[in-house]
Amino acid sequence: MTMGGEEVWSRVAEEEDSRKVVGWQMGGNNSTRGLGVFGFANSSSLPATVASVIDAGARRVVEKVIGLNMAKPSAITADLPLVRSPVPVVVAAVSYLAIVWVWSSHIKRSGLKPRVQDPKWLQCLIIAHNMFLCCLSFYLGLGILTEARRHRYSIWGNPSNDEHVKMGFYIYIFYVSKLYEFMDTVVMLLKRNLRQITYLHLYHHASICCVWWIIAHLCPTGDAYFSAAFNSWVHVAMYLYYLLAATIAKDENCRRKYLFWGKYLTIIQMIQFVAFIAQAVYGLLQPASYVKHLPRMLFCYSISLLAFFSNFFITKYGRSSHGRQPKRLKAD
Ligand SMILES: CC(C)(COP(=O)(O)OP(=O)(O)OC[C@H]1O[C@@H](n2cnc3c(N)ncnc32)[C@H](O)[C@@H]1OP(=O)(O)O)[C@@H](O)C(=O)NCCC(=O)NCCSC(=O)CC(=O)O
Repeated sequence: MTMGGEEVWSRVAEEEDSRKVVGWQMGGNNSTRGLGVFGFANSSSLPATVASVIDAGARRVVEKVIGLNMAKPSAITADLPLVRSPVPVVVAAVSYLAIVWVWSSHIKRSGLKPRVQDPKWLQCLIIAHNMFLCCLSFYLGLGILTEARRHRYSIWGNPSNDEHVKMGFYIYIFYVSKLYEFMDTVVMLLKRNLRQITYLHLYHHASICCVWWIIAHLCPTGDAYFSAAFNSWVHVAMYLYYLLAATIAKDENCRRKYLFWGKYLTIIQMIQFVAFIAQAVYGLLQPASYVKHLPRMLFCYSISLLAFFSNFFITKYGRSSHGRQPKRLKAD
């Protein structure tokens, strides 16, 4: 590879110029902006080349497949870490899938069974993780609704507005929390609970951070408030459930007594996706209300999650299932 990092950036920038895309110029000193997060910008030409290919590819997908205009990033989040470029989030999602695949294959190959009793350090880690996410979700749910009220948002149909800085900040934290939620899978792997690592789980975790990168990058205010607030409140309940599950005894009686409401939690999660679908339909019928073409993506994405969750619900709680778990990775 003979081409230097800066030349590659310049070439991508020229390509972008030719397409009249000026949102993120990668030439000269700006090349460190997206990659500085990893600390390898300008250090070698290969990572820079790979990163430029990922950057250009991800932007092209967002523009051509979803139809969004990447030339207009939000001024609120433009300079915040992990937002300027899609490279960090794409690398994080792909690395996440690769690590989970290698780790779960190792568990399977070694014949390791789920832990009967978690060691103290793991119990503490799980409790701290769930308490942190429960509190963070509460903070975000409350903060987002307070901001929505302050700016007199309607339920749907609020255009993105770069003057709503605090709302943009909350949505940014919400996006970063989606990357932190990879820890859920780490918990499952440490517990060797391969039954929990389903296609639903992997699809959800690897994709949701990319979806929220798009929103944090382009339009972290306006209608984004609705799904962020709804999901935050659902996550308050979900991490309370997991916190309880991690602290009570493992026997069936105890589970039936304290975790019976897991079924209703899954129903609330499905209602959440139905609400997102309804919001997307509203956005499609009122194209000027939020960001053009974004409702189309939200519609397809929410349908896919609703389908996964319906399958999860039927498999786990269906009459004849007797507590069966949804389909897992082949590795286990
Ligand atoms: C009831 C649910 C919330 C959870 O379903 P599960 O099948 O995972 O529930 P379960 O009863 O087996 O969970 C109990 C086990 O989880 C362990 N556990 C504790 N904390 C955890 C954590 N943070 N992440 C993962 N597992 C955890 C407990 O120690 C216990 O282990 P042990 O059994 O060994 O004692 C469900 O509605 C759901 O979300 N199902 C999808 C599964 C999933 O991947 N969810 C998270 C991402 S989806 C999402 O987040 C959607 C959304 O945005 O709304």
